[in-house]
Amino acid sequence: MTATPRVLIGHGTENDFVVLPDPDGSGWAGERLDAAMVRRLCDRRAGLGGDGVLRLVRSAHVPDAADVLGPELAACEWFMDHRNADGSYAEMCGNGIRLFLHALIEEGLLDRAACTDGVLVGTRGGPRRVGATADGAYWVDMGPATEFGHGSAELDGRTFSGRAVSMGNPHLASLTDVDVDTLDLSRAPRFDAELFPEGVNVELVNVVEPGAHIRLRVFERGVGETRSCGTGACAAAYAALADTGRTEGTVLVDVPGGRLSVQVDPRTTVLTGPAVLVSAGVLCQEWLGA
Ligand SMILES: N[C@@H](CCC[C@H](N)C(=O)O)C(=O)O
Repeated sequence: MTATPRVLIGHGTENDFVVLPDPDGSGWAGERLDAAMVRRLCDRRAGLGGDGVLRLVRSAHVPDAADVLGPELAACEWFMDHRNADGSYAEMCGNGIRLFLHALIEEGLLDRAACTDGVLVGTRGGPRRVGATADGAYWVDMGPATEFGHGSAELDGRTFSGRAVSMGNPHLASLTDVDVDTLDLSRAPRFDAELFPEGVNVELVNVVEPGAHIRLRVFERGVGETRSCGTGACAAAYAALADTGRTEGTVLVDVPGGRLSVQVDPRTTVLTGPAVLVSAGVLCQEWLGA
């Protein structure tokens, strides 16, 4: 057995990822990380398991980075090359980008002390500033929550209506009185394809304290139910504030995998939460070659 590419496993509030360090784009992942390989890596029985894959790579080595970042390419040394577990690309991942910065620091590619004011990271939704907090967590300036309509989704035999919100990626945030812990989210939602032509992430939200504290469960596009969704937490926090007639405030968001904090104002949204690396190892040639 030959030891081959380095691989890390980590999570942000239990939204878990396979992380592939490939700083110079010269590693195995650049060539072989297609949709089928992402699905194999994320397979919880035959692979490593995860809600998605993050490749740690410099923007200069990502062919589509220039298309999505334009003139801001030069300001983003690093690019969060993210894929959902089904192999699809997403514009943004709020838990993934915190883990991305944590992994860059732990791999010795960035100095934590230099990240306090944040570093700009390229994503397929554009550049995002992400930084380290004094207590070991991470914050991300996610950009503004943009409401683009009102829609509904059918899940577990019920119809949930709510606000359509873009965090770069599409969300339906539905505030409901149905206890979200009682729902069966094992099947994909039906939704309005005209409102969500690219698919949608669905957040089902219980209000704990109006405009201040919510809890949610989420069914993610390209993944299924996950234990957390950072962009979903932002969309839900925006919707919870809007429900009280406000456009700004700080909302605590409890997800099955932990707690996030979301600061909303009309200009932007700041997501704060943990990032954890669980293990580091190598992919075996035997598995790669199969
Ligand atoms: N878990 C992520 C969101 C990942 C992308 C999403 N599934 C989509 O396709 O839009 C997060 O933490 O934001």
